[in-house]
Amino acid sequence: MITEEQVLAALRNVEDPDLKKDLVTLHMIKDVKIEDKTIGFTLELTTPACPMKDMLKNACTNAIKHFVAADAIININITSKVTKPLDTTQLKAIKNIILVSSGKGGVGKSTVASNLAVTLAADGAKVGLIDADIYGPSVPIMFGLVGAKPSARETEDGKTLILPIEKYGIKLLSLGFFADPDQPVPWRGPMASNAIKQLFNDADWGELDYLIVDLPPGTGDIHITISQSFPIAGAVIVTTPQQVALADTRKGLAMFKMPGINIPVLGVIENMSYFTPAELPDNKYYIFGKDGGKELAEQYKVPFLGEIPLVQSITAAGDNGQPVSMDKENPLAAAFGEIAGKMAQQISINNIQTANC
Ligand SMILES: Nc1ncnc2c1ncn2[C@@H]1O[C@H](COP(=O)(O)OP(=O)(O)OP(=O)(O)O)[C@@H](O)[C@H]1O
Repeated sequence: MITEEQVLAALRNVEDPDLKKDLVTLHMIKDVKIEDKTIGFTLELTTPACPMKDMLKNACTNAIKHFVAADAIININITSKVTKPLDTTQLKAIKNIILVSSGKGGVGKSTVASNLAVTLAADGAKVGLIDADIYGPSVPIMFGLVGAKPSARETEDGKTLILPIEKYGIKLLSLGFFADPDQPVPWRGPMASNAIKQLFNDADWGELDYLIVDLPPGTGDIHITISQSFPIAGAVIVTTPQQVALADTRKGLAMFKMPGINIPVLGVIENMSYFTPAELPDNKYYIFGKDGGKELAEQYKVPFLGEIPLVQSITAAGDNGQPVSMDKENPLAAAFGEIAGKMAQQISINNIQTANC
């Protein structure tokens, strides 16, 4: 007769390679049910985007077969409960705020932010996206929402809350929803900072696992306002491989590490890394240089999250209001899937490490 204790003892041999503890100690094993030789339990991961799902599932199966019964029938149900940083006095229902930044304009920051949001939502996470790009909010275009205006609702205590617009399962707010699309002057100074704070504080986000923030390019007031006003899980930095972009990316990285800001850098994403012509799908042409983003990440001892090729379908999809990863057949969906997984994994590692301090 197999007992729950035997199953848990076997699973104590399975370690989460990132969190460096066994699954039982990490409280990731739930609802163990045993009926004769059939063993069922739930494996609760720290993110639905976990890249190690299959690996952990296999390791659990092997451990039970090895330590408990070689002929056991094992049914593992995988769920997730997204972790959050400890400091969440404000915005309690938002678990992780992720900043997407770039040292330079035009490197594909908004494209990356939108596709990460779509990918995490497709994995089953509750996702919000704030477009805080004061110079040219592009989320309305990328989600087919040009001219859209969010509505508002009154709370019981008389406060007015903005209702984010929901598209493709993501809750969205953009500075672009509050300005004339042809407005020639970008949002300025304190007005911009106040407007951004309102997008966080005065909106009805409900519960979110991840709130992705598309920052303006460079380093400026908005970065400081957001970093100092809200608990941030981490920042990702988007760069292209050219030396000019990498030089600005260094400044962006250095800003997040400054003592007054001190935000964990979740990693570097290199966009437009290489070009692959449609007629030669196996050829990669590194037209702007190779491995610049990877080397930069190594130099600053932050993770390298991945490369995204230069592909025309990205622009076409973005301009048509459907981020490219919505099309699961497009190879870019896999590229963004891998990057989103690594990013979510990094957040889980940071959150668990702080919880253990
Ligand atoms: N990998 C890619 N392949 C092809 N085109 C791309 C790629 N990434 C982004 N683009 C295109 O480059 C343009 C700029 O991208 P995007 O708006 O995402 O950049 P950004 O860094 O957010 O710019 P900004 O500084 O204006 O905020 C868009 O037309 C987008 O479709």
